[in-house]
Amino acid sequence: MNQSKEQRILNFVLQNAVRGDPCSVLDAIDKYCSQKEWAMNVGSEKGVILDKTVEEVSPSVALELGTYCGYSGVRIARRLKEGARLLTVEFNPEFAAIAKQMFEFAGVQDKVRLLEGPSQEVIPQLKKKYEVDTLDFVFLDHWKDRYAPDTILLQECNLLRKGSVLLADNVIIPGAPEFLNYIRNNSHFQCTNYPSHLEYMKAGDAMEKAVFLG
Ligand SMILES: O=C(NC/C=C/[C@H]1O[C@@H](n2cnc3cncnc32)[C@H](O)[C@@H]1O)c1cc([N+](=O)[O-])cc(O)c1O
Ligand SMILES: [Mg+2]
Repeated sequence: MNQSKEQRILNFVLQNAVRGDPCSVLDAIDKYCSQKEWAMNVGSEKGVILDKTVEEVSPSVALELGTYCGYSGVRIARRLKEGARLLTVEFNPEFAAIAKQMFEFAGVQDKVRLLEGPSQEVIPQLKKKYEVDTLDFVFLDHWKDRYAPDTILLQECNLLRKGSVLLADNVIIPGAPEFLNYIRNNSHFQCTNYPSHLEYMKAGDAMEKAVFLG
């Protein structure tokens, strides 16, 4: 059976990046996906917005929805302070297997825990099963029609505290209109839009930051 695109991305990393060097892993993925096969990694331009937000928040507990190949998981984990952890949620077993290998090769596996399953099932388990009190940072990059329901679910599960920061990818392309409508008209969130470009393309995209006000 011929390989998947995601397997080809991982192979390119294993052959071209430096084990234990997260930046070389990110550079290898960006090189492959800009020159050989496009893939839905957050990419280097929006990645800088992600980096800056993670540095600003300096989370002890971070959650990512939609691991895919692990690009943004590596990007976030490499910026986490000592003892901080990233929980990342992925329901596609093939992508989860790729991402786990990506984390190990990058050397961030001790900071990252991949939770396999759909976000709407995993989120309600975070407190009891994964010993989460509240989340300091949430990166939303999964199916765009899940952003709004999962943001509501996070609140229902009391996983947000005053100052928790949500950062959502792709609010222009593919777009997350119901999420933007929900979050921008909600007095419990303070929103900021960060215009950028779609990964590896010239088309415009943007990220939306939403700070929970409690
Ligand atoms: O569609 C996009 N992203 C969806 C990402 C989906 C990833 O999250 C997982 N997932 C989905 N719901 C889930 C629920 N629970 C767990 N994993 C889940 C999927 O198995 C996939 O690994 C996208 C598309 C473009 N684009 O230009 O077309 C650009 C981007 O940057 C994108 O992020
Ligand atoms: Mg995305």
